[in-house]
Amino acid sequence: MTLKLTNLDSLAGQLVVSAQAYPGEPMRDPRTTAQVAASAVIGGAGAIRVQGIADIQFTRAAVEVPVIGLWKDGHDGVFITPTLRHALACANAGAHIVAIDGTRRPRPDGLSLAETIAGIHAESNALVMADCGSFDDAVAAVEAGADLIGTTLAGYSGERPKTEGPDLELLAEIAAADLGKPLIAEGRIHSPAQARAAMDAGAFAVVVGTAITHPSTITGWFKAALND
Ligand SMILES: CC(=O)N[C@H](C=O)[C@@H](O)[C@H](O)[C@H](O)COP(=O)(O)O
Repeated sequence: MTLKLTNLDSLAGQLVVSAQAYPGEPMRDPRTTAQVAASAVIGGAGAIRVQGIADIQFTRAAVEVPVIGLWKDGHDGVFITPTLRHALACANAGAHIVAIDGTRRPRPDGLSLAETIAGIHAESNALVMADCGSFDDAVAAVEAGADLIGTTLAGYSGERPKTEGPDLELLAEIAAADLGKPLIAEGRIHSPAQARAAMDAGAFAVVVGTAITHPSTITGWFKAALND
């Protein structure tokens, strides 16, 4: 069993890099994910976030920093590590932290968020990051026992508008409420300035995915600028 990550303080102020390729994409290969993750660590990433059981296993073998693991099943509704079964599979694959859907929506296995988190804590050493979509989600997730709160689903769960960059307003609102758990800024952080702004809004750490690890999207940004 993976050793428990006992001190989250080491993540304070860190850049977490999310390395994910989507179904059918050329980089959808756990070896590639692990190589991208190791490259991000060389650049200073303090933790890595990856999707899929094999990606978690390969990445754990490739980096020394904490690994946040998730399992996406589907692409709408509750799809980020939707059930306790998915979460325990991520933990068993070696994730130090398991990221799960942390919204107040019904879960496919009928368990509550609190029951899901309790099950992960009881049956693994993993900590739980609740991927939230709103302030009310964040409050409920802390009450349900989450170890970390992420703004991952802001703009994707129907409760918040999909802001152009990070949802700084939501971040500031959650930070001001001082819920007692580390607040992770995640979602649409596309530049170093936006990462800084997320920290300044009160985040404990910042996750950047697409802007560092998704070349086809980044290429599209440059291409669009040339075509404007
Ligand atoms: C909503 C959803 O499915 N988010 C996923 C969660 O793991 C990933 O697709 C994102 O890439 C990740 O959250 C990082 O965000 P961004 O790529 O915007 O930096």
